[in-house]
Amino acid sequence: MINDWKRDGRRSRVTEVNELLTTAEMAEADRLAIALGIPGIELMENAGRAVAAAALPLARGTEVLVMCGPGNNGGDGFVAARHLAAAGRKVRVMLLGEVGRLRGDAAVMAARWDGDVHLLGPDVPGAAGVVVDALFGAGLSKPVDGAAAAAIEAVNRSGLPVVAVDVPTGLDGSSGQVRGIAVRATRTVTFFRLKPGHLLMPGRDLCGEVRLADIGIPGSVLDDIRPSAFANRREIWAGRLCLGRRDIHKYDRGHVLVVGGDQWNTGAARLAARAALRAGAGLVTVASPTAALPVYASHLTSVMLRDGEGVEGVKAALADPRRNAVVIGPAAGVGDATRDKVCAVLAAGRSAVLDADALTSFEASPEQLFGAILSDRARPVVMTPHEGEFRRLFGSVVDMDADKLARARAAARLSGAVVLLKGTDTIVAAPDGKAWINDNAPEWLATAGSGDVLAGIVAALLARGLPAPLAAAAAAWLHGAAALRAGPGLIAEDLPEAIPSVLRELRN
Ligand SMILES: NC(=O)C1=CN([C@@H]2O[C@H](COP(=O)(O)OP(=O)(O)OC[C@H]3O[C@@H](n4cnc5c(N)ncnc54)[C@H](OP(=O)(O)O)[C@@H]3O)[C@@H](O)[C@H]2O)[C@@H](O)CC1
Ligand SMILES: [K+]
Repeated sequence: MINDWKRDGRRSRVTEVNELLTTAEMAEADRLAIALGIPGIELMENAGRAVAAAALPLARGTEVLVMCGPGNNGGDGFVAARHLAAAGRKVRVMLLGEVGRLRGDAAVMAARWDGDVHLLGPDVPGAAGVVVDALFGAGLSKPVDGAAAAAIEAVNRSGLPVVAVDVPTGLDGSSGQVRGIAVRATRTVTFFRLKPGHLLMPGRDLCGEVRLADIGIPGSVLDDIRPSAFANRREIWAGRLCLGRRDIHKYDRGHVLVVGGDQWNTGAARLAARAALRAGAGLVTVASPTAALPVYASHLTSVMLRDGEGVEGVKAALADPRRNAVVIGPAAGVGDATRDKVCAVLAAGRSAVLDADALTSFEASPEQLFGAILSDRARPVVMTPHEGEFRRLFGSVVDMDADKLARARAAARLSGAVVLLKGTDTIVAAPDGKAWINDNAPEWLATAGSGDVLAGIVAALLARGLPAPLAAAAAAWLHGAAALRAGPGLIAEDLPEAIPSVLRELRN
């Protein structure tokens, strides 16, 4: 859970705190701030003070163990130790390495600590009741091993509350991946802006509650850094949903066409269609194979129905130019027929959401799909794979060992589509490299049909004219928020019905 979002008084854009900085970008922010005349020692003092403030309430009447590393993360630890001691807490500082080897600001802060400094060894956590983890932060350069790894293992085993400085040691702030072993923190205090690793899994789980502290770095440094990753927050796209406008006709809100499956597989398209209506599409039509028409007809009310037999039927359904966004893939069937229909949809120039079987059908020929998408870059396309579908479509062209953010970005760049890679940490990646990380999905959202609903929401927002990356980001968030509303025990049918109350809250 993210809280304590602090606004930087010097800039007023609400989206600014959504920016996520890689560890390299954060080092650059540090460098630029110092170049602007803000002493590094002041930044470190502010950082360490914020850490102490986060640890204080956890350390009532117990000793605090501060584990310091050899770099500036350790420097923050020495500052925190000083403030905790000044607040009357018993503090034990353990250092990985020798004090004499510390350099720069960390050496200055170590000198300002007037207590003992013990060598980090096997007696961790000793008598401590709470631990401050200041071993490694943004400077993690290799897998954690040796004395640091042993200390982390002992702390994790102890079950003691841990306050991590910047990131839990062992967590790569840029990728969210563990290098060797990582601290499991109760609370993580980070500075200026979050990093992708605070939101990506498993990093998010290791951080516990994340607090963001303003340490005096001016927001203007971001003009030079130009971050390309963002936390998916409502401020980014809520203004584009036009929830307060009165002058809107149903045709202004777009017309979604859902390409439906056969008579034995109608549920997925019905879920997508219903979600598209609930998410604000003006009209929604399901185009179905002829034999399935009676099945759909017996289940649909406000959603319209028309014949969409074979590729010709889909083409005919696309002849009406008001049908401006298409969902294809949910329960469509894997094979030539679906491939042909996808190509017809893309050739028609409509906004398209490609999901499930529309993706898997191109497993053996991903370049055919990418070529069709790239032939018209002006036409918005969103792909919504889960990990399995992603692997099938992109496994031969994207480095599957890379972290999730990097994989989604590579897929978007290669395919020309916005890629919404589903999961607890859903990523929305645009072909230009920008990416949004979503973090509001509860675990009960992983249920049959949930992806069909998401595809319908994306299509509704495309139909309403949102740019594809924002449509995908907003849809991921609405989907998670609807699941939170519906609560545990959720089935996919509940999701569309929960959307109105989410929209009502956004409108207010
Ligand atoms: N940026 C900002 O605005 C501000 C940043 N601040 C703080 O600075 C932190 C970044 O500091 P940092 O760059 O000194 O890196 P840090 O994480 O201390 O580690 C570097 C040291 O650890 C070593 N080392 C690394 N991995 C290792 C391993 N697996 N096993 C063994 N050794 C390993 C590494 O060795 P080397 O790679 O050089 O061989 C080097 O000696 C940041 O997280 C935040 O807390 C704040 O003070 C306020 C302003
Ligand atoms: K740390």
